[in-house]
Amino acid sequence: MTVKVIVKEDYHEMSCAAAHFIESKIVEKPGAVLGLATGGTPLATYEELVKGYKEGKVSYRQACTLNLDEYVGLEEDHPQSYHYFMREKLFDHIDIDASNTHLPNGNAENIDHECQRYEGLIDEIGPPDLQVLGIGINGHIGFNEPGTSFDSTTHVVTLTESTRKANARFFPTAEDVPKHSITMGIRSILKSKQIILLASGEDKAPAIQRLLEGEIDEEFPASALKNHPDVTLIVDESAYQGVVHGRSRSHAE
Ligand SMILES: O=P(O)(O)OC[C@H]1O[C@](O)(CO)[C@@H](O)[C@@H]1O
Repeated sequence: MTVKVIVKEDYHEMSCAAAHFIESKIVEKPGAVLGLATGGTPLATYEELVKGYKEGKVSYRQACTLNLDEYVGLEEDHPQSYHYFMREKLFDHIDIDASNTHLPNGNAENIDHECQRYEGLIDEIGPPDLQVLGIGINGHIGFNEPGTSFDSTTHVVTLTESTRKANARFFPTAEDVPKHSITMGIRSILKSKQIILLASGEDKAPAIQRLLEGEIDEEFPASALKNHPDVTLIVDESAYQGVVHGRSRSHAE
């Protein structure tokens, strides 16, 4: 299946395009289920959503959200937890009902049961009408590291050193980055009806090139997206710079 690609000039334009995509989904279906991601990439997208909400463009009163992942062992109120991130960056600033926002509980007593509960929730209230994804420099989506089975559902992962290093910027010291997280699996992610993957900056260029030009391979988790019927990459010029063949196609906007 062909992955659609929208190339924007810079991070700001990419974020506006992503926010527009999400807002259009909510306008089309006010009770939509949104699959949401954390990390640095969607930050300005969430800012744009908050702005759009404050301008009265959309209401999230009927919407539901399902986040991709959460660190194991951090309290919900820990400033680096994804629960906290989502409240601080988005949920506290729009009219979504807090009880309609869902993330895995990284502090559950029985983590395996929590994984099963969360996968059940995806099936019960989902699957997402629209899933937002970022991509790691090694091609991870959610916290699905290279080598993760494409058949995986919500599970616990041991984070690779490269991912812990990449995420150390959000923690006081690199040592503070948790070693495990709960993440939707690849199969869980592919249940979504529509997916947008955002990428910005030259660090992501090799991953975007490999995604568009490489093989489908469990060693590169994002390549599983090629098995999905409705995926759109929204990238900026610097993340797209490595793509050679795409230049002659008409998929850049
Ligand atoms: O957007 P960033 O911060 O580059 O992160 C990319 C990806 O890595 C993660 O933060 C996990 O390490 C994902 O949540 C995210 O999609």
